Amino acid sequence: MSFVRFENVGKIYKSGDVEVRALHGVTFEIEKGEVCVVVGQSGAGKTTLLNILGGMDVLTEGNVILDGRDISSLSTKQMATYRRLDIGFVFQFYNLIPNLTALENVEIASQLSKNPLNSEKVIAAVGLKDRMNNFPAQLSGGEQQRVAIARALAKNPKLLLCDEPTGALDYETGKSILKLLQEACKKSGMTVVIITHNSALTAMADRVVKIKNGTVASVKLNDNVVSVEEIEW
Ligand SMILES: Nc1ncnc2c1ncn2[C@@H]1O[C@H](COP(=O)(O)OP(=O)(O)OP(=O)(O)O)[C@@H](O)[C@H]1O
Repeated sequence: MSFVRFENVGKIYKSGDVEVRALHGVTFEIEKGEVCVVVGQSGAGKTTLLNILGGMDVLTEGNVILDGRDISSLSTKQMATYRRLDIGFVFQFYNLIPNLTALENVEIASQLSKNPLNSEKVIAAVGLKDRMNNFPAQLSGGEQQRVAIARALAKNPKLLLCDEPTGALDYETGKSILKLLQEACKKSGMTVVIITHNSALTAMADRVVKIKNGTVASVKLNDNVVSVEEIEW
């Protein structure tokens, strides 16, 4: 069975009398150790999909299975544990704690985990050995995103979820962040899901899920995965 499975997933947001159907009939799979890029235009439903997979939102129809466990049937409390132990998040805006150093930001996350990696080693692995005692405000955007990635990786999660991870970065810095994610995936066997509106990024993915109007337009396996340096957009 696949590591991640979406089975006929639907999501309707209700506010008052207004209903928005953000996802419907979404079915796809991701194998362990893959980089999966979920691509689609603004409003297509990418963030909704990622939030459901990360246990930050609940679906209204269907099932989501991660590593043999049906996460769509978890209680609120089980969902909190799932977010804490199983998922690493990387967002567009790094969401670091401003009054903690880079290292402390990583340590605080690893303390939540049952089986964390060594924080200093992970910080070194993202290229910030010499900056680990700096506060976020003393780091560039790209460096802050590296800290955010280190924070997510140090938890040693089952799944790393990234929502437009380069959205706030310039071209070259964005590329170096994607390279880091691709390498982290290949070295550690971590399964990584990246959502983006930038279809050029599909070239770095093992699997590409295209979302259109809340539904899956296509799922493609990439038999010619390109390293990030070779991609241009
Ligand atoms: N909390 C919410 N309440 C009501 N509607 C919502 C909510 N969140 C998202 N939507 C709607 O669901 C649809 C899908 O939104 P979603 O944010 O998942 O798209 P997206 O592909 O991530 O877009 P973007 O790239 O602009 O972030 C949109 O029509 C959006 O307006």
